[in-house]
Amino acid sequence: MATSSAWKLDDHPKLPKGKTIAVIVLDGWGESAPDQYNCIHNAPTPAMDSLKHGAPDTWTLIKAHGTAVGLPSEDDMGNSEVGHNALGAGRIFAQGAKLCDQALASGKIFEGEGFKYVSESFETNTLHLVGLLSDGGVHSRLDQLQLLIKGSAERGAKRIRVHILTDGRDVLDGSSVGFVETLEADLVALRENGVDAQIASGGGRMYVTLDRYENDWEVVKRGWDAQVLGEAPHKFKNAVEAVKTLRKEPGANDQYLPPFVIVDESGKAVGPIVDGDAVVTFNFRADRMVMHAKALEYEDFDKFDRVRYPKIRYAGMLQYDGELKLPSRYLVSPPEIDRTSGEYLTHNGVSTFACSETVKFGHVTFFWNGNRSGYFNEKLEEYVEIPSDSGISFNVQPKMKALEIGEKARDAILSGKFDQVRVNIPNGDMVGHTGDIEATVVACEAADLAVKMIFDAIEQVKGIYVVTADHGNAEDMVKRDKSGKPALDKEGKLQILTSHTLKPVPIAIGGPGLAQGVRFRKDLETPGLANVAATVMNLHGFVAPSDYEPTLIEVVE
Ligand SMILES: O=C(O)[C@@H](CO)OP(=O)(O)O
Ligand SMILES: [Mn+2]
Ligand SMILES: [Mn+2]
Repeated sequence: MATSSAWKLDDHPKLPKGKTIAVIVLDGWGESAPDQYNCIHNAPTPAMDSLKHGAPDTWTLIKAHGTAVGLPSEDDMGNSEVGHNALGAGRIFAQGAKLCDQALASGKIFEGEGFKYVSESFETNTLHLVGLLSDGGVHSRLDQLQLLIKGSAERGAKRIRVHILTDGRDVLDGSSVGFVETLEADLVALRENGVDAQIASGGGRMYVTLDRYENDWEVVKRGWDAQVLGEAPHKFKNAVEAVKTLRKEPGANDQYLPPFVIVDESGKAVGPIVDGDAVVTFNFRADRMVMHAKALEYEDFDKFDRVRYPKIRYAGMLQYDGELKLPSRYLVSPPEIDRTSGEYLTHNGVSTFACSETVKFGHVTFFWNGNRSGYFNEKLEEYVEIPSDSGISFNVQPKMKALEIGEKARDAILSGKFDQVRVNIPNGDMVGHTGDIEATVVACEAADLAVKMIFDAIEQVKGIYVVTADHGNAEDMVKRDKSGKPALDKEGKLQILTSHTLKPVPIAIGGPGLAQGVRFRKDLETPGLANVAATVMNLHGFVAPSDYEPTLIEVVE
């Protein structure tokens, strides 16, 4: 591809081109004090441990949460979307959570095309709101849903149905009951004011609707059946009762709650989605909404039998895929993450191999490239997805596909075909989310073995590695009080943390190809994930664009 002048990167004054660079992202791998709830510390992780000896010159910590990744506040934990966006784009963009906050606070959300479109159904039909019900702030937020419901009712919505997905992954397991109670209280108040507002269906986020990267369409189908067809194995008159009852089933938890529908006195579902209705999906984060959006929006669809495909007015809270323009209608414009490092590097002739297993595949491709699916340049890029296990919770197979990812990366490095070999190793995060401490230790060990495999290949080709993480998870598996001690619940029990954390993440550089004198700068006040892109560009022999966050490295004589 010819490099147009706008894309041309300047040569780095001191660093050579042509080195093979492994970029390794350990998902959910933060840095925390050693104790029994730090699974990374408790796992044998010799490859990652050895890097610490290079501190502060070749090992350091960077910020992966809050404003450093474009989130509203410093209380917001990091997550894969914002983390990989920052890593790939080299700049900090106000992210979905923040953009929605602003649009709701100013009321602009209700003046936009998307809302006007759905509101055309208000007079005669039902408004359905579908999404994750919690205050986790990773995919959605309860307070935003509340404002959306209130604003819609004030603007003429007469019949509202909420289809909830319980969380337990970005928030404590069991907290779903409280969130449903809060929502129910709002809906009662609306009913008293003459708006027919009810919860219509529900289910756990990992079992109903919120699959990603086409790992398991059955998950989306379960949601479709409950939300659109009004069919589910469990029927209740009331959502609080539904969640409380279903949580009592053996092995049940918020993430995997079976699907249910709310029925009226005669046993009829109160809120199936029918012709003429409006549907708004209130999650702002993209990955887990794309499959559902395809089912709602695509006339031609063969992933499962929809049985009935209603003619609806559908809008996403955001547009979830900028390349597919999916969905076509949305309430808030997504962050415009343009000129990502991947796009620049392909324009400058850098060839790239990217790989993960299904559950994180889009993280090193779609999120890395600014929420954009597909290649920039097919001739220079190869993306390989290793199929994930599906239908299981990952504590059952904590090694996941780490070694397969390591092997694919090794082969890509040794092939000599690629300048950059980029992987996401999911174990610390995916198993950390299950709250199973023993399994998470096994997960971290497997991730470290994959890292070792990649280091060995880099050693052979005299290349360079950059290893970092997108946010914390496995390094702290317990909820803590302000002083940092494990916080006990009312019954005096430990509260296992299934979510991400606010911790910083490590970054290390090394390998035989790393030029003499390259080391981390000490003059950056609070470096974060967005500083990584310029760093990697430098190691490829280029100077990063001037509006990128500064590089983490310097070259001393
Ligand atoms: O599983 C997910 O959707 C999130 C947690 O909600 O994790 P990550 O950001 O690591 O993908
Ligand atoms: Mn992640
Ligand atoms: Mn995660």
